[in-house]
Amino acid sequence: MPTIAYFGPQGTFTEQAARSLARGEHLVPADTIPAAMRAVRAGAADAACVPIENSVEGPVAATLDGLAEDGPLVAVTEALLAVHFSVLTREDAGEIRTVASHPHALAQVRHWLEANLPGAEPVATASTAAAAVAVQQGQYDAAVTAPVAVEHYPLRVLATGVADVADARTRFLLLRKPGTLPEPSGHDRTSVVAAAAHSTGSLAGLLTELAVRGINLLRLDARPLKENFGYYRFFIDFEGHIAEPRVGDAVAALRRRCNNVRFLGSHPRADGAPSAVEPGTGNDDFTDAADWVDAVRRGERA
Ligand SMILES: O=C(O)C(=O)Cc1ccccc1
Repeated sequence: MPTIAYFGPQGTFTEQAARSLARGEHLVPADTIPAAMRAVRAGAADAACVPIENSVEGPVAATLDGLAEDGPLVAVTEALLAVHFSVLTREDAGEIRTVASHPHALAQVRHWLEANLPGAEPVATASTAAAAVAVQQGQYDAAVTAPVAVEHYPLRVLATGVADVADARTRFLLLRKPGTLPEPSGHDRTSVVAAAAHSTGSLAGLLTELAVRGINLLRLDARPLKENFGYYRFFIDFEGHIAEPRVGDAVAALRRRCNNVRFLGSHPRADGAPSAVEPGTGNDDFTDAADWVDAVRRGERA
């Protein structure tokens, strides 16, 4: 049976996202984001479900680095989850001195912790569900978790619906080895990563290739190249699907400017927002113009 490796253990937000994206596949937890990606690269899983960004803390660095390094993986679909947290303790909990969770979760409940558990020390764990396991084992006093975690770990619910930002959301990707791309839907996201040259205007040059084709930018993140201090790779998401003439033309231009561009996927956006198209930059405009140039070359038109 096909499998999806998700960033676990059981009871993470990512498991919830994987359930919403699964089409009958078997879900298998992986302890870390790199481990979920490794499972796909090694052929032990058919797909990996991982978080990519959230509306409060921004990008998930482990996912970005994992997409740029090692064998290529492409996103084939995405899920957007509203994120609010539960705070769990042991039944016999006394004073709460430590509160454990994934760093992105701690960052999203900072004000709540200051107001409700002042003096409790925040401790980072690999995931929200790993924090629940650690509380169960007596390592920490409280865990900030996904609401479903209490169904997996026998802990007491101290609070639910905890969130400093009411409408916080996290976006998750389903990654596969390169293969057949999803069909264009009219509301797609295309993602690439490129290490722009360390020279004046090189990033502006990449972005200009999108701008002159009327392609709307959705996200721009930088991550350090690690082995080269002061050098970065840029993750660029924009509207549209690589199968569209306007987007294919833009991706080819990025490749011309930067031969280390890696394609990270074209897939429907979870929010369903249609691509904006400026006058003169529609797919018909691109194909009509290319047809006209062909006819001119054949000497049939001028
Ligand atoms: O640790 C989890 O449950 C995850 O899936 C990562 C995460 C952490 C905080 C908010 C959303 C996702």
